[in-house]
Amino acid sequence: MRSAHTVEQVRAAEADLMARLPEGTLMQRAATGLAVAISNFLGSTYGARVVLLIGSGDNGGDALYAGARLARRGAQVTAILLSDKAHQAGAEALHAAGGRLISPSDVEGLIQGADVVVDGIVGIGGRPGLRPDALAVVRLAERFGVPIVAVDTPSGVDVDTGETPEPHVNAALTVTFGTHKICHFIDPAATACGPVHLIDIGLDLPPAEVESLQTSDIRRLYPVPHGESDKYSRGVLGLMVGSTQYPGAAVIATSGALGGPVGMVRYVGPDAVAEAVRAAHPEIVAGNGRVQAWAVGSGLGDELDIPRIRELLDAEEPVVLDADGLKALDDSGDHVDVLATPHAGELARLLDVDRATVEAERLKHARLAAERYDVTVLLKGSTTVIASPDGQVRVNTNATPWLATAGAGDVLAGLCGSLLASGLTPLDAGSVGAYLHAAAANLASSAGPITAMSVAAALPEATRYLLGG
Ligand SMILES: NC(=O)C1=CN([C@@H]2O[C@H](COP(=O)(O)OP(=O)(O)OC[C@H]3O[C@@H](n4cnc5c(N)ncnc54)[C@H](OP(=O)(O)O)[C@@H]3O)[C@@H](O)[C@H]2O)[C@@H](O)CC1
Ligand SMILES: Nc1ncnc2c1ncn2[C@@H]1O[C@H](COP(=O)(O)OP(=O)(O)O)[C@@H](O)[C@H]1O
Ligand SMILES: [K+]
Repeated sequence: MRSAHTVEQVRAAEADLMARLPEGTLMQRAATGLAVAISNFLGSTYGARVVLLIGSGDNGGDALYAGARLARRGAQVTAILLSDKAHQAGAEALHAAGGRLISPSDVEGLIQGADVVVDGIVGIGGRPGLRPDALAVVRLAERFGVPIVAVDTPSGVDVDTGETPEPHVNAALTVTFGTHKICHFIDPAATACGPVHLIDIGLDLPPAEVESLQTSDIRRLYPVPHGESDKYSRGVLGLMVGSTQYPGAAVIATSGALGGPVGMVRYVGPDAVAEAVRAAHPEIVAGNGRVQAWAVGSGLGDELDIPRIRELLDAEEPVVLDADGLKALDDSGDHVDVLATPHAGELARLLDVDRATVEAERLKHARLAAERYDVTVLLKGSTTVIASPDGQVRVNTNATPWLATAGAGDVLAGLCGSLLASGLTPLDAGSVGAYLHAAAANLASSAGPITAMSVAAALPEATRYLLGG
């Protein structure tokens, strides 16, 4: 599991550790890791032209000490001081190592000739946005295509929410310390981080605010059948998806479900659609029967039957509620065994806000809906946020943008239903489902176009690979 902590949690853990270590130890650990990461990023340090952007706090201190290390290994290091309060000991160390310290005027040529710009403007002490001097230098780096390595966080993003209401750095690499911060996991800030490299500095941290599953978690959580399993004990999923208007949704969601761990899939819907599903997937059983979970809502269109869906929501079996089915959700019931899977537009309707607001503040709105409707919310998009009504949050950041293709959401609904029917909780089903969905998309895509059906078809192989088979 990768963990992201809040600034407050990081500060508390830092204070606790600093009280037990000689002064400056943590910054030296951070700066050493940062210097190695920049060196690896550059490929070769000797003669490399490194420009440091230095703000008023310890984030700049990290950059200055790392710069001193790079200067001692032959890099030409120049620090642009964006504040007259720059970290003094760090500035002295850089000077002693042969680096230059300058003010932010007349730096166009310097930036143009740089191999890398290091963003030590602000880290966890920063407020969103960039001040004019910083913004001007960052824009120069963008104009000349010079890659930026961000220290701890890309300056200007909102560290605790992943929101980017103001101008910010877009990094080619972010080097962070101790633990991930929320901005590393949640878009739009996550995209501004680029790949994130974590340096261990020995912090002792409390449970994380936001988590992100890794392969080892998939192995731990995936319901693998054993010798005594049969198709019923593996779980039976009922699918109430697709319509005569959108028969494809039924076929696609069924593909997603069959690519998951479930032992059997029952399809409930119009005869003509059931025929289409059976033609594509002879394994399915058409008609009602006992199930361990339902996946409901994808592609129901005009044939949406809200009272019928409400019956399912009130019944004992857990439910994945997708697309049109989300219209059946009301905020009066106890729905803790429901996994709702809206995209930003659908979540916006549930919360009566506009889509852009949800996209800009994803964590906040996923949490808000989980609380208001008492469901686990899986908010789809470039990073997928899964928020449970008890306040737990997981994020999936693995997906390729090629996954933004019609029907991909139907695959996810079927897959999550399959995981739910196999006994996972809504939070586990949503987070394992999002991870496998992304893994299958990456496998099917290899950096090229994909269809929803090709994502579903890649699920077994992606799962086999992740389970170590
Ligand atoms: N915690 C840890 O475990 C470790 C932390 N470490 C490092 O310390 C970093 C945190 O350092 P920090 O606390 O000194 O804050 P930091 O981010 O440098 O900002 C400071 C000042 O910037 C200003 N400012 C605010 N917003 C701004 C803006 N938009 N644009 C421009 N300026 C802005 C504001 O001051 P003002 O100018 O308003 O007086 C604010 O007080 C952390 O990210 C990591 O790199 C590691 O060394 C070791 C382990
Ligand atoms: N930019 C993106 N990068 C990665 N994944 C994305 C991106 N945009 C959308 N996705 C994923 O693609 C799927 C689209 O689902 P959805 O919006 O329901 O589409 P549809 O209704 O056509 O099936 C979701 O799993 C979502 O997380
Ligand atoms: K930074």
